[in-house]
Amino acid sequence: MTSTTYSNRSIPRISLHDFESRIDAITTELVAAAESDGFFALVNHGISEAEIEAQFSAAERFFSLPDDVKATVPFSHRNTGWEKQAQIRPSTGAADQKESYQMQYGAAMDGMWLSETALPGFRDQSRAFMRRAQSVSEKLMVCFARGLGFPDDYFVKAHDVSRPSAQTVLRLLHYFALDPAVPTPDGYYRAGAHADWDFVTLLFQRPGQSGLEICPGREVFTEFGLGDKWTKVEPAAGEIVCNIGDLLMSWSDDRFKSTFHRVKTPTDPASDYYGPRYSIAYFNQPNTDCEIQGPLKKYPVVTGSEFTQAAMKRNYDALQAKKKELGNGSSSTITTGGGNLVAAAS
Ligand SMILES: O=C(O)CCC(=O)C(=O)O
Ligand SMILES: [Fe+2]
Repeated sequence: MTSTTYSNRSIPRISLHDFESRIDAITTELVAAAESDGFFALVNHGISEAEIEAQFSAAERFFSLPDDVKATVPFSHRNTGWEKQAQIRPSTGAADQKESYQMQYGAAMDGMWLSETALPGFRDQSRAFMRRAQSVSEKLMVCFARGLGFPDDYFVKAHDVSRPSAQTVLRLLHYFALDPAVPTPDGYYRAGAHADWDFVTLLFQRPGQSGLEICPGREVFTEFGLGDKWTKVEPAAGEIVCNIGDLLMSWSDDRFKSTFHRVKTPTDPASDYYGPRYSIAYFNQPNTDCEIQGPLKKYPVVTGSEFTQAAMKRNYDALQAKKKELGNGSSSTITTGGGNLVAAAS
């Protein structure tokens, strides 16, 4: 395996305390972070450590169920449900070694919850957590709207989770523990490098369960283009790591950066984390019928559903190109892109 080059930078920590009275200062900080690395950590955001840990406990309860039970709520084209080792990233051409379960607000969850008998309290817990993540997201949306010269409620209205056209996703993730005494096989990836294609992602991590790395330096949202210099983002108790997704990069005419990131595959017992990793991502997705165009009109107007389709196609095409490069011409039935699993035309 090739070794990794690291840079010593760190991402900004931004406090949301006294949000209403400090909104101008917070907006300045958020915009600066969005324009540079596209990643920042939120503190004093209003979600307590206990609330975050309660959702991690729910995730652990879900993932510890037998696979045949989880397989009764399988991942589908509606972008909800459970998958295991099924997300192939265009950057690697190999499936991430993890399992994940995605939830949404609307009809895409019909039939996708496990029963109360199988998992008591899980649905209520997860729905309540989604609301908490939504309220933090909406604060970011107001600031980004101000930063781009839109009305305050412009992005909030385009991500209205009370409407049936909502596509926002809460994703629970579980990366499997590896044995440090056994060399990690070539082609083993926890989460291959990718950019998310949502508006902004909120990522919750558990202290000690390291692995997230970012690679700033992307110029236009329509291109991939991986660098090779990585920055570690260590989990800290109570912090929410946020990253700009391709949607906001496009909506800001490429001013705000959607940055590549990955979960490092442990290969060095002296420095890497081999234990299980649980993480929780909240992907702010646009309503299918909203209209997307930046203030400078760099890109043509598209709807929320057109944007998603185009993102899927870009990832699908990149995956096919990667497979060709790897000499594996067969196409997979599930391919994925950005932060979200999506089913691609196969
Ligand atoms: O598990 C993580 O920390 C990263 C997950 C991620 O980047 C994604 O699902 O898009
Ligand atoms: Fe991601």
